[in-house]
Amino acid sequence: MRPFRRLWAVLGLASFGDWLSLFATAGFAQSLFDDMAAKGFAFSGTIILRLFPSLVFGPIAGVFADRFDRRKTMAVCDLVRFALIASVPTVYIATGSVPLTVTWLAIAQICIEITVLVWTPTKEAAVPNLLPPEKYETANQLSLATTYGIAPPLAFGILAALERGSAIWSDVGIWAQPMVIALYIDAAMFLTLAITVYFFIPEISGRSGAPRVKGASVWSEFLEGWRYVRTTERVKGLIYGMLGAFSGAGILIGSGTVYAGTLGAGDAAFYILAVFLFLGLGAGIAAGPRLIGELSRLRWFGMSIVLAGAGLALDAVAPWLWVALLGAVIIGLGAGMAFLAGITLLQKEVGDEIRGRIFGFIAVSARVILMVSMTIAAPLVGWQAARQLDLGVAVINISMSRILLFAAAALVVWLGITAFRNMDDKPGVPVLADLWSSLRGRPLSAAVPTDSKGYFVAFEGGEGAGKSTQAVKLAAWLKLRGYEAVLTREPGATDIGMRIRTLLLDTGGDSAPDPRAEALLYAADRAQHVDKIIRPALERGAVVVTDRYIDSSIAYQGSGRSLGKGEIAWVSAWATGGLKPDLTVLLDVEPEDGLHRAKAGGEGDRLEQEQLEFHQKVRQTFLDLAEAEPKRYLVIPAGPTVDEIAHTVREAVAERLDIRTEATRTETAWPGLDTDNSQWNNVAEEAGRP
Ligand SMILES: Nc1ncnc2c1ncn2[C@@H]1O[C@H](COP(=O)(O)OP(=O)(O)OP(=O)(O)O)[C@@H](O)[C@H]1O
Ligand SMILES: Cc1cn([C@H]2C[C@H](O)[C@@H](COP(=O)(O)O)O2)c(=O)[nH]c1=O
Repeated sequence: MRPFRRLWAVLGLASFGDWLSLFATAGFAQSLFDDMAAKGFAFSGTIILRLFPSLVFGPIAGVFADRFDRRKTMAVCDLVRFALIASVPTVYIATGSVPLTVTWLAIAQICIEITVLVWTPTKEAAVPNLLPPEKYETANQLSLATTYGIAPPLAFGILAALERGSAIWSDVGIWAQPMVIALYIDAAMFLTLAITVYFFIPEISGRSGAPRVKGASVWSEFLEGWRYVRTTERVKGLIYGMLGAFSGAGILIGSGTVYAGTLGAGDAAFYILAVFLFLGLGAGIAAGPRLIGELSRLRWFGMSIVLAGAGLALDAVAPWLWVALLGAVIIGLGAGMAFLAGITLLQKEVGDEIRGRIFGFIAVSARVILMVSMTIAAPLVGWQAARQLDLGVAVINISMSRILLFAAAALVVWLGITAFRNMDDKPGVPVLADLWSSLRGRPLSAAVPTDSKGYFVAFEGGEGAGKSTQAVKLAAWLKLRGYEAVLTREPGATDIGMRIRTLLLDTGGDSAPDPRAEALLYAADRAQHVDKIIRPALERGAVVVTDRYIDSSIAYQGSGRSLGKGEIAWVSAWATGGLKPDLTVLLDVEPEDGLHRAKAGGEGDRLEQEQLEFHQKVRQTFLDLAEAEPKRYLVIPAGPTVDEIAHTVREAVAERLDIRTEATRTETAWPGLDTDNSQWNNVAEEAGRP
């Protein structure tokens, strides 16, 4: 951790130095001219010059990070920056020539940017080697906060202080001009960085990936980086997502000033929007991970991009400034979280030997996409006169800038969804339920992959509803139709389950389990049941018929015992690895009638002895579960006879089996039908056994 702390200090100083050098050189260039227009041109020209090297040199800059010793590469880059930054004011002081100084400044700017292009991916590639993977996210939070939250205000603060202070020492000489001093301070800082990196963080030299192939050309290494991006699905998804977010940002910046005008909130609107955007960005980076807790980072990445797109869409239609500000915060939140998640995932996914090229590729593509989308958006915004849409409550000015924002929103949402689909590590787990559970501290677990060729039917209902009777009948009928039918039940289908059943349902003694213990015992029985009986049977292609499953826990423990339906559903989903029945047959009976049937004059087990009110809550919960998912449930009221109900169940199962499953027809022996022979014979006759 100590090397990382040093690297983090280096990173903080370097980003401070970068901001300072960018604005000090621009300010210095400006100070060389008296004419206002020339001043403006000098300032923006100096900044624009910085963008060109990305296009030419950017694509291969990352190769350096993978090719050479990273510590030496960083130290050399820092030394070069020291020399270049110090040379700019020195040339002016030594020659006093404005044309010469401007020419040298332009050359120096390009060279400085080249060193930044090499330094940045080198640093990004080095960080994962100094930390355990579980610390990457926090480290990225720290470095992003330093780069965008602490370094810029500090740099601007120093520049402002020097400008103000120069009034006191203005007559001392050229060397005491504020921007000259700023450039010398900046140069000194890069010298310090070079020394620190070279002598005090030797760990940066360490490598963890496969050794580099000696003799490979820069070009072939560059192409290898490209191939890696194209052929590695997750990395491709990450990069597309991040670049999509940058294109949205470019369109937002390019159309920002004109868009701000459509809000009718004065000239300051653009700057206020920018402030809110950055506030959202900071909040997303600082608080995002804590907010989403254990949510899958792969899912979080795609969701964050979609959130940023939603913010853009909101801005596109915002009729008032406050709505637009809300949109800006949402864009910032989404972009900040996507950026953090994206970088952290890339550090984990990409091997050390190629990491520099990948980060170099992202840095360059981001710049290019930002520039291209800004350049396209800027002239387009003024293309057509604005029209007005009167909504009654508000009038929206539909300008080209809003249309562009909407197009950007659509693009970003699409890329977010595509990235989500390509990278989802919890297929089958509902997205919103997973997000909601994660916000509450309990992400849903990914379903355990089951190669199910079979079909899974569960019978549910209150006491005495007729579940056991119907389960036996269905299993026997299926068997006679040639299916391998596995008849099973909860609790107590396995050896461990039988022991748990005794603990749960025995009425003797005063050792009844506490409600939470009871819930966990049912979950434990179910985990064993699924693992030992249900899942293997489904994988063989059998039809599994179970007498009770998850819904019983939700109804009895979640509702009857008031432990919370959501909590119990979550525990059960975890215990079963997310395995749900294909069909749940709910036999609905009035609790009084069912209990009467079940007890058959006896005392009944521990749960059957509960109050009527308990059983009424249980019944209602079963009905609610069925209502929420009508396609997966068949609800049969208690009225009809045993045979009539059996007929309805068979019809439903037959229809679904033919259409939806590959359940195999076999002539194997009856597997574990634990019922008496008379019942079996009756069913066999009914089923038309030859
Ligand atoms: N449709 C029906 N009409 C009348 N009696 C029925 C009907 N279905 C089942 N029974 C009878 O009700 C009693 C309980 O049936 P069964 O054991 O199948 O119910 P269950 O839902 O499995 O009960 P438990 O929840 O106690 O396990 C049995 O005596 C059975 O014969
Ligand atoms: C699976 C399951 C069951 N129960 C209760 C419901 C019944 O009272 C008994 C099981 O008895 P049965 O005669 O075998 O139906 O256990 C429960 O409370 N929670 C559950 O998850």
